[in-house]
Amino acid sequence: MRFQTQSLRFAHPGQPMLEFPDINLSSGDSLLILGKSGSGKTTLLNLLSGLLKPASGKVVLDEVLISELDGQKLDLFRGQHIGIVFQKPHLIAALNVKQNLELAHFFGKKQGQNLDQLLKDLGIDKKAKSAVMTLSEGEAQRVSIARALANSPKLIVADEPTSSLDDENSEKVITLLKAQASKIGAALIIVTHDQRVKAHISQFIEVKAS
Ligand SMILES: Nc1ncnc2c1ncn2[C@@H]1O[C@H](COP(=O)(O)OP(=O)(O)OP(=O)(O)O)[C@@H](O)[C@H]1O
Repeated sequence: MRFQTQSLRFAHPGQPMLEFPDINLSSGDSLLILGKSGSGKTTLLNLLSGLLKPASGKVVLDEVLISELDGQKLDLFRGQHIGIVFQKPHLIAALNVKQNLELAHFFGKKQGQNLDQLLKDLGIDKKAKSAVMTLSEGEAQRVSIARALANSPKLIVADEPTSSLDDENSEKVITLLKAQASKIGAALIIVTHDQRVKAHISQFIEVKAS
C-alpha cells in the first residue's frame, strides 16, 4: 500500500490559499498532522479522503487518483478503502451498535471484517445490541473506530479522535487505532493537539497558514 500527496493547495471561498506539505506513507505507517487552530488541518484531512477537491495537486492511493474521482465512484472508493474517524462519533441513533457497523459493510459493498471479532478487539462486544444513545463517550468513539475499520480500509484518517476523552479512554482509543491499523496493514493519519496522542506517534507534518 502506498499513499501519497503532491503539492496540495486549496482555498475555502473568500479565504486565502492553503498549501500543504507532501505526505508519503506505506502500509503500517502512522503520521500526525499538527498545526495551530485554523491552519488547515481538517481541510487537509478532507482533501485526503476526497471530501474536498484540491485547487491543484494530487492525492494518490495505490495508483488511484482520489483527487480526480467523482460522484458514486468516489463514494464507493472511500467506503471500501478509507476509514474516517471524526471528532464526535456521528452514529445513527435509530440503529444499535452492530447495525451501525453493518451499514458500513452495506455502503462499502464488501464483506469486510468479521464484526463480532472487531467489536471484541475494541472491547465493546457486550454492547453489540445496545442503542447507541446508551453508550458512554469512550464507548461511542470506539464504535466509530470499529465502523471506520469495518471494511479493512487501506487508509485510516482520524480528526481529533481523543479530544473529548479522559486519559484512560484516550489511551485506549489511540492504542486500539494503532493496533488495528497494523493488524489490517493500513496507514494511519491523525490530526491532533493532544499531547497524549503525540506520545505514541513520532512521525508528523505541520500545517501552517501562509
Ligand atoms: N467551509 C468553510 N468556508 C470558509 N472558510 C472555511 C471553511 N472551513 C474552514 N474554513 C477556514 O479555513 C481555515 C482552515 O480551517 P480548518 O478547519 O481546516 O483548520 P484547523 O487547523 O482544522 O482548525 P482547528 O484546529 O481549529 O480545528 C480557517 O481559517 C477556517 O476559518
